[in-house]
Amino acid sequence: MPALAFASSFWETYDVLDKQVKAGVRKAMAKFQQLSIAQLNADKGLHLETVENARDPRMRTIRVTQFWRGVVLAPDDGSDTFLLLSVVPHDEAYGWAAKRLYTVNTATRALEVRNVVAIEQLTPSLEEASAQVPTRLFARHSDTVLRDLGIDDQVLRAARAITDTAQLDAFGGVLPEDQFEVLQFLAEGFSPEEVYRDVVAVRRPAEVPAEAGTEDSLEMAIRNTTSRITLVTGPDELADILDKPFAAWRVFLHPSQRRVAYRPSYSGPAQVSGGPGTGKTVVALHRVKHLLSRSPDSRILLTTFTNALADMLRENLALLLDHDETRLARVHVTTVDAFANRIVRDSTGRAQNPITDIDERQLWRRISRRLGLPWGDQFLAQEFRHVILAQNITSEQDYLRAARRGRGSALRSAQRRQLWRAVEEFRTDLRSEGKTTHLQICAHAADLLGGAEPGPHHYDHAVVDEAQDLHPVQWRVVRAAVAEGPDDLFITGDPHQRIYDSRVSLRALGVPVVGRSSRLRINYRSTAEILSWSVGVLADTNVEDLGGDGDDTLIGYRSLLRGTRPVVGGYASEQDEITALVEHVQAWLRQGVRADEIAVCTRFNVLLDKVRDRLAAEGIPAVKVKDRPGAHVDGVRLASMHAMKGLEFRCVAVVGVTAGAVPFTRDVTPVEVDSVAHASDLLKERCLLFVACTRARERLVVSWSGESSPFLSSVTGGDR
Ligand SMILES: Nc1ncnc2c1ncn2[C@@H]1O[C@H](COP(=O)(O)OP(=O)(O)OP(=O)(O)O)[C@@H](O)[C@H]1O
Repeated sequence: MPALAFASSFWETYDVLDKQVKAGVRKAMAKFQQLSIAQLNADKGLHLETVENARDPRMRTIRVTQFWRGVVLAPDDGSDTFLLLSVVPHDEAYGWAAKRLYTVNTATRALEVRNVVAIEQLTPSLEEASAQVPTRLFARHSDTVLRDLGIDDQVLRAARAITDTAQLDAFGGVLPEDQFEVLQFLAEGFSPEEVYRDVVAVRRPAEVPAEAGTEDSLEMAIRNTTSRITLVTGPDELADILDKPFAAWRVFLHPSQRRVAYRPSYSGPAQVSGGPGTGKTVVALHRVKHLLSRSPDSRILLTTFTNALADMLRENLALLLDHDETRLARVHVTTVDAFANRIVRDSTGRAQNPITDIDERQLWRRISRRLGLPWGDQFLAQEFRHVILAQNITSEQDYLRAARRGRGSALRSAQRRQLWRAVEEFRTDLRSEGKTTHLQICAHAADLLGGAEPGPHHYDHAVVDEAQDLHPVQWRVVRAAVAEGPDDLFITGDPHQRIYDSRVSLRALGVPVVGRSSRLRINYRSTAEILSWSVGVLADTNVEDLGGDGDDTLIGYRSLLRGTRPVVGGYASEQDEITALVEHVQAWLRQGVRADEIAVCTRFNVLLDKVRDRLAAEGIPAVKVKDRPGAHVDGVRLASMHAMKGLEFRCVAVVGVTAGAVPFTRDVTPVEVDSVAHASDLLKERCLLFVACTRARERLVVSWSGESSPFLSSVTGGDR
């Protein structure tokens, strides 16, 4: 019987088909598993038909319903795997099929598709246009180098005419996938050796001899293309895959994602970084799946930053593990704070009572006044957080000797004594009220875990998502929960999304990742237009890497999706701004976007409440993300910029991006108080805006009233 495989282009169309057409697809596909090739060719219902004038002679159409056709690649080399490429309305099927050509990449050995007609038509005009331009994008690479990286004759001719990256990007949609990625990496300035390692070698099957030709059968090439093609082996698997909503991230990992998620073992902590939307969370989930498969009884701690994200991780892990309760029971999905809370509660028998950040600042204010200190609440709170808790300082002696990394103002011994007094008062006041802070709970939990024999709160592995914002004390909790050894910690994070200013040196915390770090570069979430605009908000700012050992970079970070440019604009008044926002939301809803696929976010809750009231007045339901509405709850999602961390929506409006709100002056240490803290507070606020904007998949609106945020000057050309 023939085998059946599905290309990613099929899934892009299948999910949105109506029920009747989907039923037609299921019926047609079942035949492929029941009939012999001769019977398939003769089957009247299926009507397997050659496409006239197709550039790929293996193109066939099949009948799905009266008005819909499936497009299939049929083997002509004696192998028997059919590849379903797409389901298209009858009238469009032949045009769709005729111009596409599937070939085997000489370097990666994977099956690629190109729009051969478009390349033939575009290349001469490209050559003509670039005749006047003296430089060529790939001039410094010889034909041999390009061919060794899998570039074939047709693509080589086109590549030779390309003068800049904008042209390459515009051409990208019609080029074969692996070859386009090679060209993109070269265009970014990566060396051919790096491109071979990161693009070619990760795809190329290990057993192919270096000098092998490209005479692989279609079946072999399909097997080599795991990042774009799924092979189905039996009827159960077929029914399963066609019945469930398809989530590409579960099946089609990019080779760079697969390599890090399914590497059999790491000798110690491993770290994966990458810009927003590059699939770090996806990789973390696949790593959990891999670790579970390696032992029948290992237990895994999977942490993230907020409760909303923990809910989402739990749901997605269940999907990835096919709701297998036995394996799910071996994974504890939580936030580090909730985990620490549970440890302390289990040990003391008392529920902990952490105060909010606002209450903490008030307490510092009271103590500062009481002791007549020269420092404000912000300075004291930061000293406590970034120096005392970060280094686990418990005595005045230790504080007098401590290095105050990341603090820009020197403190003499007498000043430190004065400050230590405030710290003691802070602790005493809290204790007398039966209260504590989140970080103090973590410190307590880390001590409890560190001193205990392996027990229910110890795990074999920890997988840490959103790692960039963990405070050193939270790292100590994670570190103490897992014994040091191979595969102990798997860490994913993005330093450009650091919004709580917790810079750490992982090495100093017993989490050495040198030699076990990788980077993801392809954004799967946002369109290139949204991405490049949002990266502009960062304005070339230097950002320290996750381990605190150097700077991180977004070189090579890109999206393959195309869409419309963000809509960015200012209004005379807040009221006008909200009116415009409501109009955007109404337009999106009219275009068929569901309310829960839309998010509105602001720096402050006050504005968010005004937005909610206006939406309600227009009859548009809205719910706050922090109330953790389930996926089934209707309504536009409303969130503060902080609560947007890790989430994504088809359409996002970031409103109230004014000079007074972003950055929020009260959260920025005055430069005269501490210049280093001032700079890092500003960076944190800039990253916050970056995080908010990079939540958008298809549409992004950014607005303000009055004077715009200074962070927008790099993307609006200073036009306010
Ligand atoms: N290989 C893949 N194929 C298809 N979709 C993918 C793939 N990898 C990731 N995605 C999708 O891209 C989006 C972003 O993924 P994910 O949330 O894992 O990124 P992230 O790097 O953790 O993002 P952020 O740092 O912004 O929170 C999600 O919708 C995810 O399903």
